[in-house]
Amino acid sequence: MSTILVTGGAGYIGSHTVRHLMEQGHEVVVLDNLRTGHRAAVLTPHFYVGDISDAALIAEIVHKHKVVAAVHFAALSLVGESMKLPTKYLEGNTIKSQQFIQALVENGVRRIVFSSTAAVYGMPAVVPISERSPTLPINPYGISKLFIEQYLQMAQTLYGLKWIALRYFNAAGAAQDGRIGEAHDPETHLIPLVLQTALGQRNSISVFGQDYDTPDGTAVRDYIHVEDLADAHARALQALADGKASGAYNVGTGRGYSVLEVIEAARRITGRPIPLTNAPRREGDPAVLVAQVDRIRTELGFVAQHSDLESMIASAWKWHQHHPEGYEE
Ligand SMILES: NC(=O)c1ccc[n+]([C@@H]2O[C@H](COP(=O)([O-])OP(=O)(O)OC[C@H]3O[C@@H](n4cnc5c(N)ncnc54)[C@H](O)[C@@H]3O)[C@@H](O)[C@H]2O)c1
Ligand SMILES: O=c1ccn([C@@H]2O[C@H](COP(=O)(O)OP(=O)(O)O[C@H]3O[C@H](CO)[C@@H](O)[C@H](O)[C@H]3O)[C@@H](O)[C@H]2O)c(=O)[nH]1
Repeated sequence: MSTILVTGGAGYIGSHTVRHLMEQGHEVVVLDNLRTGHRAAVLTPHFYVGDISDAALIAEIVHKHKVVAAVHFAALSLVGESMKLPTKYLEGNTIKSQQFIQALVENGVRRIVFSSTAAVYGMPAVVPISERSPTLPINPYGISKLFIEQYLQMAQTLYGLKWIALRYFNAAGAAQDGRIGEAHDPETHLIPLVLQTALGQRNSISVFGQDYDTPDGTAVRDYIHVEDLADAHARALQALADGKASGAYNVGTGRGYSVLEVIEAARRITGRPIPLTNAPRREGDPAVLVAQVDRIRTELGFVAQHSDLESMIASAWKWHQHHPEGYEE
């Protein structure tokens, strides 16, 4: 039986993808250092607590579990934090990922799906953003992810590695059955913070910037349901197994929502007031990030199924109501 290695499988997007791959009949092994992830979110019995830079551990996992492909989520992933701690991001993401890729190829794994991001585009001149748009990141997080994409291309030249980078826009929502969801500590993402405000855990939600060049002045993002992201990863793995060419794909819906639209929708869905406070722009934040999604639709057959704003907020609300303190650990 061949196995998929998922790094960061105890994290938000990783845990949903692990579950989806297992439901599809794959054997899945998770490697996660639990820095931001949760043991309780890991639904496979094959779980190693460790770091992606531990070459000996990667070798052990690959051989013991007969790993044929990897999905690489493990990373530091906060735009705002990366502006304050650039070294942490460049060391933690680029160097460690390069070591991980090296360990994979040295142990015979030649297929990898990588968590990239809309942040590689920086301040796009044209929206919606196509994969052919210039990649000019405006924060250290985006630089670190672009470096890894470029190193994957290099590893293809050097070792014949086949790769797909999924440049996701903003992940949102939780499992429809409420079993797993988003639990970051501290939380910095908009939708969970809005829902914590609805629960009364916060007094108000800060709106970062009211003077962007957008219809209501607040920043616009293309939110995608975490279960749709899981499906995109499964498709990317299949494409690589089928011998499809390496490359980068946007994963979004092609539709953006402003910060105020998200808050308004959350008020409607929760029936709670959700007070807001105007705050300055957050450093490193572009005004609008919305994906052009033709490439992934045409080449991987992917179309988001659960990513209307209502479904994303409703599933996240169910998760937050049942797990107001996140995972019990
Ligand atoms: N959340 C989003 O909206 C979003 C959007 C675009 C891209 N991404 C990318 O998707 C991936 C997952 O994001 P997430 O929101 O699920 O984050 P997360 O923090 O919930 O998950 C990351 C997981 O990786 C683990 N990890 C981190 N560094 C590690 C290391 N060196 N060795 C082993 N494990 C390590 C953490 O413990 C955690 O479980 C990240 O690569 C992120 O950059 C996220
Ligand atoms: O309290 C808050 C938190 C966020 N925002 C705004 O809401 C939007 C979304 O912010 P957030 O949920 O923090 O996500 P992003 O900073 O857009 O980053 C996410 O989406 C990126 C891709 O677009 C990924 O690369 C990152 O890993 C992921 O954290 C941004 O305009 C923020 O300025 C607020 O106004 N108030």
